[in-house]
Amino acid sequence: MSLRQDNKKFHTLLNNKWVGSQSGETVKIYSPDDQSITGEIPALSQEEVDAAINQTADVQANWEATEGHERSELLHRWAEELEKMTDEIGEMIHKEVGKTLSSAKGEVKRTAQLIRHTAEEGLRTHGSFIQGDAFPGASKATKAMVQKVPHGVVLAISPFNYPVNLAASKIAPALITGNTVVFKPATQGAVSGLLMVEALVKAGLPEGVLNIITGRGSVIGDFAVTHDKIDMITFTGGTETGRHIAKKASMIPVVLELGGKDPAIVLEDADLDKAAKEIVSGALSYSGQRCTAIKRVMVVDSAADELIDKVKALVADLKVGLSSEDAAITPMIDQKSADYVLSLIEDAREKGASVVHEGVKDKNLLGPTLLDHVTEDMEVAWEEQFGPVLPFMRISNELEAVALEKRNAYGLQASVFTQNLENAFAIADKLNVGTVQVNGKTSRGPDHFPFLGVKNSGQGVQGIGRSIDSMLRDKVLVLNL
Ligand SMILES: NC(=O)C1=CN([C@@H]2O[C@H](COP(=O)(O)OP(=O)(O)OC[C@H]3O[C@@H](n4cnc5c(N)ncnc54)[C@H](OP(=O)(O)O)[C@@H]3O)[C@@H](O)[C@H]2O)C=CC1
Ligand SMILES: O=C(O)[C@H](O)COP(=O)(O)O
Repeated sequence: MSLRQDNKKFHTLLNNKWVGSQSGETVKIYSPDDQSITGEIPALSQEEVDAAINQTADVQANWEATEGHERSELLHRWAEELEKMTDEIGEMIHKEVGKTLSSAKGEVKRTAQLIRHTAEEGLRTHGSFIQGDAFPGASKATKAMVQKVPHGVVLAISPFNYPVNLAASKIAPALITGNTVVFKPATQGAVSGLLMVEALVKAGLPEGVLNIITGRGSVIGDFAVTHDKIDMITFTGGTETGRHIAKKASMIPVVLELGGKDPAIVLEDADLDKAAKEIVSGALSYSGQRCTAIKRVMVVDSAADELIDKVKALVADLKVGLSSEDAAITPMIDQKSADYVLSLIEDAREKGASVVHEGVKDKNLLGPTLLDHVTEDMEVAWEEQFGPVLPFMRISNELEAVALEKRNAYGLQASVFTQNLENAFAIADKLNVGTVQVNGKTSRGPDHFPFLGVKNSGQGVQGIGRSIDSMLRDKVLVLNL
């Protein structure tokens, strides 16, 4: 059987064979643009998930024994095959998750680069050698060789918003280090994930080294997460799902990349033209459906009017429409997410926020909405909107921004806009987040930078080098001479 059952129905990958579910049950995926069916994927049963995990575990030792340079070569070939499929996969991302075609293709190209970099970086992992005499009572006759070994079977769970990139950023580091992988794609975006893996099969993936479990996370997720052959979990998605997974998984490493409420802090001496540009692109790219989107602006009162005017002017120029029309602001992933954004806007309006720019509202398509005079009693000041609404909170000085940030339940990134670098560094020191961007929007890339969230934004660190580290553990061999 092949990946495509027909032009809408797709199979999943088990032991390098494309198969459907034994029950014939499927899950349908609807386009955010017009709710038409873009694809159907197998809804695997727990028994099928069990078989997939066991098969992935069976071949792990062989894959670990494969020479590192061979694993690296496989990843290089994967990147090549992926690039060849840029148009096809880009088209599918575009349809499944409502990204414009150019940004969908951009995601595929970025992923090929990420895989190549991982293939290189993975060759440079190494352990260490420790002499015993540094500790009282021991001597140079005791020596430890600390090797780096894979965990075993990695469960990689990805979200809808980067169905290819945020899957490969887990799979590639797992494979290069000798882990085998059970891949659970987000249902919305799953076909793009399947196509990405088709490129890996074309590149020469050995049987069973990666298997895909498709189906609703709410049906098969807990079973997979608690399976005793899963040795490590790497997850990107919502904070509630991440917390649930962390509680369920016991005694295995879990890396979590979760939600954010990233602030842009704008001081009086900032270059306001630059700040406005960065804020608009940071907050509204892909209609704000990014964990790293700027999700609230804290601006000192004296600069607020000017900054908001500049942001308003840029936002007014953004084309709102379907992703197939190459609009800048496109329909949200589903109606439930759009309704949530609308509820945040309503709550703020009722509590006295001024709507300085209001977007169209047509089903799940929401034009960008700018809210000024947002105060601490409003939900949009604290809750992650994951959509095209941007609250502005006026502050009297940076200390107020730091105090507000202390109460942020999330801690992914923050931006500070000021021409005074010393001040920027001082503020950065006080912010409890994974990354502080000075005079730039919050964002994950370049993909070899460490990427992490604290508090409700995650645990563990990603970014190519750190993701590779997270896939390895120490194994110590002690020589007693
Ligand atoms: N920090 C970051 O980098 C990112 C964070 N996010 C956050 O994710 C949210 C939106 O993304 P979304 O994809 O909807 O996130 P979800 O948390 O709903 O889903 C993420 C993944 O988890 C799966 N899943 C759901 N339930 C379980 C379970 N019990 N066990 C195992 N897996 C499960 C989903 O499968 P299925 O699709 O089948 O339900 C999907 O593959 C936002 O809150 C956003 O902040 C999103 C992207 C990146
Ligand atoms: O999870 C997300 O939404 C992404 O990690 C954000 O990545 P980006 O900053 O490159 O859009």
